[in-house]
Amino acid sequence: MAEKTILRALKGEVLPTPPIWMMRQAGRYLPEYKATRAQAGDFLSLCYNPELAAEVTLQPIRRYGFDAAILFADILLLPQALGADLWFVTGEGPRLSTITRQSEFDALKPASDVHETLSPIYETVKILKRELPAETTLIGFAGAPWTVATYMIAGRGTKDQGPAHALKAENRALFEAILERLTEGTIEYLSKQIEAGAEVVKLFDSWAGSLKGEDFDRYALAPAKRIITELKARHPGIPVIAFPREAGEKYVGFAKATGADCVALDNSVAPEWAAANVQVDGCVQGNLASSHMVTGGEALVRETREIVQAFSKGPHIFNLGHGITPDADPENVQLMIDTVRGGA
Ligand SMILES: Cc1c2[nH]c(c1CCC(=O)O)Cc1[nH]c(c(CCC(=O)O)c1C)Cc1[nH]c(c(CCC(=O)O)c1C)Cc1[nH]c(c(C)c1CCC(=O)O)C2
Repeated sequence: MAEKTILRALKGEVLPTPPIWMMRQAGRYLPEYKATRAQAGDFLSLCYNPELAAEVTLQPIRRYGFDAAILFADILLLPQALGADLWFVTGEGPRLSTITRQSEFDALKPASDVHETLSPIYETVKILKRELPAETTLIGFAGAPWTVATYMIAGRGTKDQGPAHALKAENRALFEAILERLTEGTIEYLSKQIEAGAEVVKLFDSWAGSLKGEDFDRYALAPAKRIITELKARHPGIPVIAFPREAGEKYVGFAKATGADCVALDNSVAPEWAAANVQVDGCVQGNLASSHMVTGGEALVRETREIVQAFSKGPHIFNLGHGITPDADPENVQLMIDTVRGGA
């Protein structure tokens, strides 16, 4: 069989039609997801149930035939595996026990111990490897250390990552120790996903944009480089997608500096600018505003075409600029896919 389209794009090949998948493609906008989640009981039980997690991963592949499937899990499972308490409050989001003191950090487990908690996730990967269609690429993922640290330090999501910035200012040694433990844990976690069958891994740094100047280089770029270097040493040739969301000008050169094979772009950057300044170094992924999955219509079609056109001279994987939201209309997803593949 010919090589999978996503893997070809990641190697730098320019394809006549960009391969496509969607962040949060298994999620609450799909009735079949909601049914399986109800069967599991709650979100975390779904993440840790390999049969059901594999089922929700497969649902958007069956419905839409995306070119890639992304493992169903969450970036906050790693802090849980390191010993933090984690729970989800319906309608609000994640809650974790906070880490702001040395004594709380000292109670965490070493990175080598994370597999005990995370082994069901590797089981999900194994099931998917068996059940996915031959042409579909399986993407594993983890949160980048900075983004995961913002949740561990605050104990929840925050608008401006204030508590993490405060710890960085007040106790830099402790802040850096947390990032170091997360970096080591992420290498362990992604390495096992690859051994179980993930063909690509993606590093989600959703809050990279709140790191400025030297802080960005030290706490977004450097950990990504270390993780990617170590993964490629252990698993030669494994492609990595990096997503330093809202990095702006810092997207330029990020792939070269970290060794990433592809940079995922959020929708705050113009495709023409990104083609000239980021895609010149290799594959890019993105970057339709996820709000189009709610509003649909002519604007969706027009912007989808503009993005495909802007990135058509280099390697490109079509995606949204951020995850699809629960209020999205599944028919708008089909319209986006048809537009990319030339059927609309
Ligand atoms: C910051 C972050 C988290 N999780 C993630 C990030 C980084 C990407 C981003 O910026 O969106 C990443 C993530 N979360 C999920 C995936 C699975 C793969 C995918 O479909 O993309 C991935 C890659 C499932 C999920 N993770 C979550 C859901 C919704 C939970 C549910 O079904 O109730 C899903 C499908 C829950 C989650 N998980 C997290 C939050 C803040 C929330 C609450 C959001 C909400 O309730 O709307 C942490």
